[in-house]
This record gives sequence, C-alpha cells and structure tokens, in this order.
Amino acid sequence: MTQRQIEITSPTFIDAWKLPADQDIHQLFDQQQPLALEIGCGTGDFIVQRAAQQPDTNFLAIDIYNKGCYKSCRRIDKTDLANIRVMRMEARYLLSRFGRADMLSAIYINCPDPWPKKRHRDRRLVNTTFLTQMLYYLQPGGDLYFVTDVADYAEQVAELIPALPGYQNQLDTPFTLELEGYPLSKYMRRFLSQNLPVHFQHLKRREDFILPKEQLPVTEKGFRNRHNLDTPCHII
Ligand SMILES: C[S@@+](CC[C@H](N)C(=O)[O-])C[C@H]1O[C@@H](n2cnc3c(N)ncnc32)[C@H](O)[C@@H]1O
Repeated sequence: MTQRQIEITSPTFIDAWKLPADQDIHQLFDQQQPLALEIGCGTGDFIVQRAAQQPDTNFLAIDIYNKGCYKSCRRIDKTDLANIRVMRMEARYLLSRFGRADMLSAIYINCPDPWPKKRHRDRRLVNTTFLTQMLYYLQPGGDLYFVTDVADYAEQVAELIPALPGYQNQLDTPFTLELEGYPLSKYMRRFLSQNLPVHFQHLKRREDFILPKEQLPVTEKGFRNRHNLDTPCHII
C-alpha cells in the first residue's frame, strides 16, 4: 500500500530533488554560519530545541518520511527560528550528492531505526562505512552525537570507535545515560517516560585527522538506500 504524499509548502522545506547536484547547502540559509545536520529528524522536536540553543549555527534536518518532514516544518514555522531547513532525502544519498569535505560542524543521529533482530542488524545506518564517511564531512573538531534506546546498538557503535583513529570520544565512558543540556527528541521522551534507558555517545573528529577523498567509502546499496546516484530514492 502506498501512503498519500502530503504536499509541503512551508518556506522551511527545500525540495532537495530540485537542487542542482553541485548545490552548496550553506547558500540555502540567510546567514552564513556553521552548518549542522540532523539525520532522521522525525517530527522536529529535537531540532527546534537545538536550533534555539544555538542561533549561531544553521541546521539541516532531514528525514525520508514525508509526514515527518511535514510535521517538522509545521513545528518550526510556529517558532521564529530562521536557522533551520528541512529536506526529505536519505542521509547517505544526500551526503553523496551535496556533501563536501569539512562542511559540517555537527551531526546528530537521535534514535535511528533500531533493527533489533539479529538478522536485520546489517540494515542499521551507523556502521564502519557510515562513521568513516562522516569523518570526511565533519569539520576538524566537529561533533558527532549518536543516541539510541537500543543497548546493543550503543555497544556496537562503541566497539567500532577504537578502530577509527579520526574520532575522539568526548565522554569518560563509551556512552552515558544522561547528557546535560542535550535536548530530548520525541522518541527519547517516549523511552524515558517508560523508564527505559537512552544511550548517548559524543564523539569529535580529531583536529589533526584528514580523510583524503580517495579514501571516502562508497555507500553500498542497502535497505534504506536502494538508489544509485542516477536514480532518485525518495519513494523507498
Ligand atoms: C525511530 S525514528 C526517530 C525520530 C527522531 N529522531 C526522534 O528521536 O524522535 C527514526 C527516523 O529516522 C528516519 N530515517 C531512517 N533511516 C533514515 C535514513 N537513512 N536517512 C534519513 N532518515 C532516516 C525515519 O524515517 C524516522 O523518522
């Protein structure tokens, strides 16, 4: 069954499919300031809080879910925040299309699809390929936040980090169950209200680490990214 697509007319929404492939994302904002990316913004709860906390940063919030983008835009448009844009596009596809080296001051991944079954774990977004790619798009010293309610997803990511010398853990432990000042998303609130733990990871790209473009891994086709660069993937 195909779901009805809601037309999004909000000025906050950018139809990424209409942008030229060499679009500079910074140019989509009124103010030229550092750019952060939220992957899987859901209904926009997190991004409105983070963008209010950090008015000197621009935020690109993306999701593959049409209704989520619609609701995010509605939420943002009720505020006077001018530092957020929303796009509907798969994260790896968006970055392979518009991504440039060092373009992001921060990346936020809050409660990504958990894929709890063992046989589905290879569908998880955050893996070695993805983390290596993010080292290319993050600026030196840029932040990567990964938050999940699924303990073995947090453990899996924590186990990958020591093998990736470009990252520096910002916590005393591989992850923590509280991160002061970090806004709660809709899913985080839901889990916490059921007394379920939420695991926070905070990494930085090391200032002296450079991932040369020739070493940028190509995304393999996968569950959420059945595209190649010539085939739009917004219906997945
Ligand atoms: C479990 S929900 C969490 C939503 C929100 N981050 C929160 O914490 O409330 C995961 C969201 O990520 C989106 N998503 C999943 N895989 C994605 C991908 N590869 N690129 C962009 N968005 C994705 C889904 O459509 C969904 O809205």
